[in-house]
Amino acid sequence: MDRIRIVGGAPLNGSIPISGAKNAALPLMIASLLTPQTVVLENVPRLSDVRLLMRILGNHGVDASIDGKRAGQAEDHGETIRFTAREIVDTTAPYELVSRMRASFWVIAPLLARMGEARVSLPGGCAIGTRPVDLLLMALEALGAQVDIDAGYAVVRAPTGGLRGGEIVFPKVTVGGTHTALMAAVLANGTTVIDNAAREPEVTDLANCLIAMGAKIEGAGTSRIVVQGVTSLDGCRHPVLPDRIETGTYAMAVAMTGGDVTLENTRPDLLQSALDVLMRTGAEISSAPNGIRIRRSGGSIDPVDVTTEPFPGFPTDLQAQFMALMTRARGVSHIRETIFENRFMHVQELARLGAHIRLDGDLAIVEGVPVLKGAPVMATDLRASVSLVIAALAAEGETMVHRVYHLDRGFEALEKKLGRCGAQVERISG
Ligand SMILES: CC(=O)N[C@H]1[C@@H](OP(=O)(O)OP(=O)(O)OC[C@H]2O[C@@H](n3ccc(=O)[nH]c3=O)[C@H](O)[C@@H]2O)O[C@H](CO)[C@@H](O)[C@@H]1O
Ligand SMILES: C=C(OP(=O)(O)O)C(=O)O
Repeated sequence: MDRIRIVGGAPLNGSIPISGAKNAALPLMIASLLTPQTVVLENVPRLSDVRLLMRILGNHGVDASIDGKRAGQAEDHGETIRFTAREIVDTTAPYELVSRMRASFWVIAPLLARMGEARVSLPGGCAIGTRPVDLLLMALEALGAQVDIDAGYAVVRAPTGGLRGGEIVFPKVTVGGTHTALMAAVLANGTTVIDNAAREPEVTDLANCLIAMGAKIEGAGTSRIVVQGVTSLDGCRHPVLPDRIETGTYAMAVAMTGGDVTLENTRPDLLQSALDVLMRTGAEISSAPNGIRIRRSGGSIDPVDVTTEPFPGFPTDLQAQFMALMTRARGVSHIRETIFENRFMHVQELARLGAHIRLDGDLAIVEGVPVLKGAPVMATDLRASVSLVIAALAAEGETMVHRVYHLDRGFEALEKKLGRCGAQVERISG
């Protein structure tokens, strides 16, 4: 199994190209099930989750082909992938596939909308929490679907004549629920109103792609989305949104090590709350042409309290990385996790590097220490793994990060991107 070896201590200087967002690419790929025409996605990140979803979609009959690199195209540019679901050959998503990638549960909506039925394995919990889907199924019911749970599968059927527009009121903000509601409503008869919709940029990106396919959607990016159903959708060409979590992760790495890095192909409005927090820690942040510049030239890291919240609040997907930064702050910070009940698996591993963190329910109390020291570490999920990389970059000596496959799910060319800014990071294969 691959490992990543990091020798800490060097500041980061240079530029890092930000990839397309995993959490936008996955629902966009799934939306290709809605049309027999070709959906061409540009700026798709090279990630294991993308490859796995290509296989899962292939099981339903989607033909996915990666365009060759065009002459003159920048090396850092993501892939262009064509998805064509001319015919849906299977409306079942089996346990073996759904259990390997949670986002694949969302195929339930386009399969139901286009084929009138779907049978999708329930995803179950994972290392960060329970990950329920009751609200996703509630949304489908609100559009007239009959929903049954049978032998670990959600079995959904549209009424005769197809799904019909309805009123979906989410009792709490759910990103997966909003993706599901959108993909079901676009082909329903009549108007659907989604209330308390998620406002995450990845939801807006999905809505924009659906609009380019011919869907009628208003209000994406606000908490009330109105969808006027259409009878069919076309293909389209759509670039995947920049990854705000990758952006924030590298910004936190620079705030941790010091240095001066420009994050390219990204936008500050995608993560303003996290950038505001970083500025309060003492980092300097400014906009750069087509990106964000982050600097910290010595001086201490100030402690800042954060609470994770749905967008536009501080994202749960940056909580672990921010905790890594706070382990070196001059003072005590409080980090409250409100989205997932168990997203503190990195605490034990950060402690192996010398961090002082105490847990009290959903609150982590981080007492900054002057020095971290390298150690062998291992993480159980994607963002926890990268928080260990950030801590290791500022630690004295060598850290070996095990279970690198978590990182490969969500961070394209991590060691290359950090290496070109002066970090000593290498992948050891086997
Ligand atoms: C609001 C939020 O920050 N969502 C995050 C969540 O999206 P993801 O789509 O995985 O999860 P949701 O947004 O649906 O979940 C938000 C909250 O709603 C609850 N819930 C969800 C669905 C449901 O049917 N029933 C239910 O109770 C969840 O337990 C959670 O507490 O994880 C992703 C991966 O880390 C992040 O990128 C998203 O930013
Ligand atoms: C936890 C994440 O992904 P997933 O929802 O696929 O588990 C993530 O993107 O941080």
